[in-house]
Amino acid sequence: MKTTSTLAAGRWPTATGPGAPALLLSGITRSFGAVQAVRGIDLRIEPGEVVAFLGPNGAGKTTTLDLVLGLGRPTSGTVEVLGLPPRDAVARGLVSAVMQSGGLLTDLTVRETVQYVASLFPHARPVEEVMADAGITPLADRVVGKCSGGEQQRLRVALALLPDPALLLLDEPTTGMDVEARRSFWSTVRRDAERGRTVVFATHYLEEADQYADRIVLVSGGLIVADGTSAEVRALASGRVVRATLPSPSAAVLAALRDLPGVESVEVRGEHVLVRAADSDAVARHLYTHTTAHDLEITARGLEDAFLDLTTERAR
Ligand SMILES: Nc1ncnc2c1ncn2[C@@H]1O[C@H](COP(=O)(O)OP(=O)(O)OP(=O)(O)O)[C@@H](O)[C@H]1O
Repeated sequence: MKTTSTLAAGRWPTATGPGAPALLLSGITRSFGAVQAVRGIDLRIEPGEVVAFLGPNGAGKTTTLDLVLGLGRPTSGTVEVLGLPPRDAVARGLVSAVMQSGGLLTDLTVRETVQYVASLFPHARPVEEVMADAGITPLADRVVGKCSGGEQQRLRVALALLPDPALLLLDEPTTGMDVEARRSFWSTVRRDAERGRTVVFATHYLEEADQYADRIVLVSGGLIVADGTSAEVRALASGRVVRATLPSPSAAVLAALRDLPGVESVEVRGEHVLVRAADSDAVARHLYTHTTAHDLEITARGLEDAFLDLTTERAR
């Protein structure tokens, strides 16, 4: 993909003066009738950070991003985007978003769409440059209705880049993109972040959060349940996983494993048994001496385990 951005280094953080956080959420709650979608979020994001909002379905990710865009008002609490109320920040082109779905005019070509939306902004970036950044130059003359889901998603990315926002919000941005499109999308995002653009993205993909975010904010049940680097969040899932080959274990064998001190869970997967435990040595010793298990593997628990642990504990 061509990388023709002409943005000056460090340009975005100065938009509202030095020191203002890119995003400041203070005591945010948001209810829809009886549903408390967001139950109390405090979050400060600095300019240039790439932050993943990671959480299961219904965690409150989209609701929070909508509040940042000024699409709804919090039931309580305040939202500041680069020191401004969200609507002012949007009106100034300081923040833009690629949301999960968005109306595109299917009869226009890709280039016509980008040109049309560019005409709505007083200081839009050059159309060809933005198309190159989003990897849609080869699609420029294609009618939008004939573009695949992943191609339409790349077009939405191009539209969001037009105002050259200081803060870019992405809700499941790579849905429908193939591996190559994903990779080039994230390389563009990372490159812009190095120049000061702040990026907040919501995702279910653990690997995407792990690989591309500087910081992971894990959300569950409308609350932040963990906030840190991928390594820090992963470390919250303490203990290890012992995996062994043990075909058709009896109920008594499984019960004995569950009764070992510090064992959190015992799972049978095909010919294998997976034991999550604080003391993996004790589990290994038991498997070797009291069962016919063989081919043991002991691994540290990963981000997926942290995700499951932390989001299950707080789930309503
Ligand atoms: N307009 C609305 N009216 C009523 N309930 C809503 C509304 N918008 C969201 N909710 C509810 O608020 C909760 C949080 O929804 P939200 O879309 O923010 O979650 P999410 O983390 O983005 O989920 P997903 O990963 O599935 O997109 C859900 O229980 C949802 O059903």
